[in-house]
Amino acid sequence: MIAFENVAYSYGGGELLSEVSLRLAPGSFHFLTGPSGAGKSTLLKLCYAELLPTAGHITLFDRDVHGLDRDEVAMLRRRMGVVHQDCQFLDHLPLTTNLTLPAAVSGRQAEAADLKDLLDWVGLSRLGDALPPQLSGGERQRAALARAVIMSPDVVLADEPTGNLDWEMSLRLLTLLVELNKMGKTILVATHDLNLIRAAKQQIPARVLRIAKRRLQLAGADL
Ligand SMILES: Nc1ncnc2c1ncn2[C@@H]1O[C@H](COP(=O)(O)OP(=O)(O)OP(=O)(O)O)[C@@H](O)[C@H]1O
Repeated sequence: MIAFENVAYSYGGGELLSEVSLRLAPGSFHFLTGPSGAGKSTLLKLCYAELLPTAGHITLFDRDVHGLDRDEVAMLRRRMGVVHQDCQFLDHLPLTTNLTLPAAVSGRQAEAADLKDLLDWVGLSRLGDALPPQLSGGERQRAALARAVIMSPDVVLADEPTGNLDWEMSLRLLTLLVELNKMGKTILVATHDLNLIRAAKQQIPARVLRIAKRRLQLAGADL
């Protein structure tokens, strides 16, 4: 699905990521950890071709990102659901429209029943008509996850999707990701929350990647 081969990335100063090799096999579930500022969000952005590597190769769905034009990137992104850390919405449109609009713009339509189920799942069914500025930080995060998965993408990339949530809601969102994974979706979640990782590992064979000192390592079994 997504493969990095000897990838480096620099924003212009020194290298933030070096010699990163990684393979997200179809149906795998990975967590990405590491200290604040280590480059987790940057690595996720490389995964959906928001950033291009400054060295090495990244392939998305068997296509080298360096050879892709904008339309091709847009096509590949339709197969990916991304939960951004900052959860941007169109503030003048109600939540339900915000969730369905990206799909509609790309010529697809979410089923009304799917939308209702998803809103129930993330605990937002009573807020479908609310405008984004009326939502709390945690509600925005839940809405961002719902938006990312509504079209059943092959890959879900989530940047701290439970950062503002209490434990009960974090577990609920984790269950949603685990269920998607059991349906064969490939999942990558950046998180600081080791309890979330432990909870996931009790349910599925999730692997843990850790960025430390610019390199990506497979974390030990002690988590
Ligand atoms: N657009 C940018 N231009 C220059 N530097 C950037 C840019 N975006 C991020 N950085 C820097 O790159 C480093 C890694 O940032 P990144 O957001 O990837 O880290 P992170 O591991 O996700 O951090 P956190 O856990 O705090 O979210 C940080 O030092 C950050 O300041």
